[in-house]
Amino acid sequence: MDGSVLEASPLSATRNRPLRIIVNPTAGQARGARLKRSLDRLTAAGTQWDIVETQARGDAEALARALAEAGEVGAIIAAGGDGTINEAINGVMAAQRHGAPVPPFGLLPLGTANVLAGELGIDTPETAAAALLSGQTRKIALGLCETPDGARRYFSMMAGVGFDAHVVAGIDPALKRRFGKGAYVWQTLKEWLALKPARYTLGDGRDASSLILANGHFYAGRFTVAPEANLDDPALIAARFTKGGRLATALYAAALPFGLLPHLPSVKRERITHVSVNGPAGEPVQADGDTIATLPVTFTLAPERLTIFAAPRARA
Ligand SMILES: Nc1ncnc2c1ncn2[C@@H]1O[C@H](COP(=O)(O)OP(=O)(O)OP(=O)(O)O)[C@@H](O)[C@H]1O
Repeated sequence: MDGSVLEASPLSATRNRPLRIIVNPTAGQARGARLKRSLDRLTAAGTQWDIVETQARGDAEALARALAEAGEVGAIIAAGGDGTINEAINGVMAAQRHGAPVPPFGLLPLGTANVLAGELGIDTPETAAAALLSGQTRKIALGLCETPDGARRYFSMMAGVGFDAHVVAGIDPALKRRFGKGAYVWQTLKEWLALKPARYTLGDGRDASSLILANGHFYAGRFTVAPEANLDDPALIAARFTKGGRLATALYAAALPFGLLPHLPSVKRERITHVSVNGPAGEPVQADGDTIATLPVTFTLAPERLTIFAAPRARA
């Protein structure tokens, strides 16, 4: 297990090969200005880059996979929110799984929550560009969500079943673009008012009113559900919410901003590498802030790691 490794610079490999930046032109707010701030840094450092824009959902994955398989670029960079970054990671990992010697992956955060960027310490345009220029990479663990029909989605930060998956499934993209994080607050309130308590069964027979699988420790911005979760750790932290209903859900929502959620007695956390989850058919599953599947699913620690540009100060 290579722990928290920061590796020697692969950026030398990019000197003659450009960074290919996959941009979601609809992500987040103030995306143009944020992207320009990063690109200006790269240009000033003499780094070659070029941009390809997504046209629709799913494009980032297809583009990242094609780039990784073609092997002509020095690095694949996703510029967008966590959804676009998740798609690009899935594209890169699909290529890696099929044997392609994929270049390192990087990100420029342009989204609403930018949870992975926060976890990597690169949530400003300048720190994100500095991470690319530093050339240091880290091999991070990933979670994997699989369905009985063989579909598989990797996730870098978190996945969820239950209340948070409903919030993600219900959110209006136009509202998110206009009001940013406020759209999540609004959707949480709507889901809470419409709450129909459900129970989800885990493979070992235990159940939960909601379940969150954390790979990194940040959740929904800079909140925390599993403080011990760590991208270097070859495990996921499963947070099982044992109580349901409006009262318990209100308590969970109120505890989150104060950092108290992980410490509530009805929130049970454990380190796992595998868990299957069943529940009412058609129930949504979210990963990295987008709906990726419906129940039943199995979550595992992915056998592969992702090589990703990391902040120099992550050498802790
Ligand atoms: N050109 C596009 N047009 C419409 N949707 C797109 C496009 N490119 C990507 N998407 C989709 O938009 C969704 C949201 O994008 P993204 O995650 O990048 O930004 P965000 O939602 O503002 O940020 P965050 O996920 O951090 O909250 C993703 O599911 C992605 O697949």
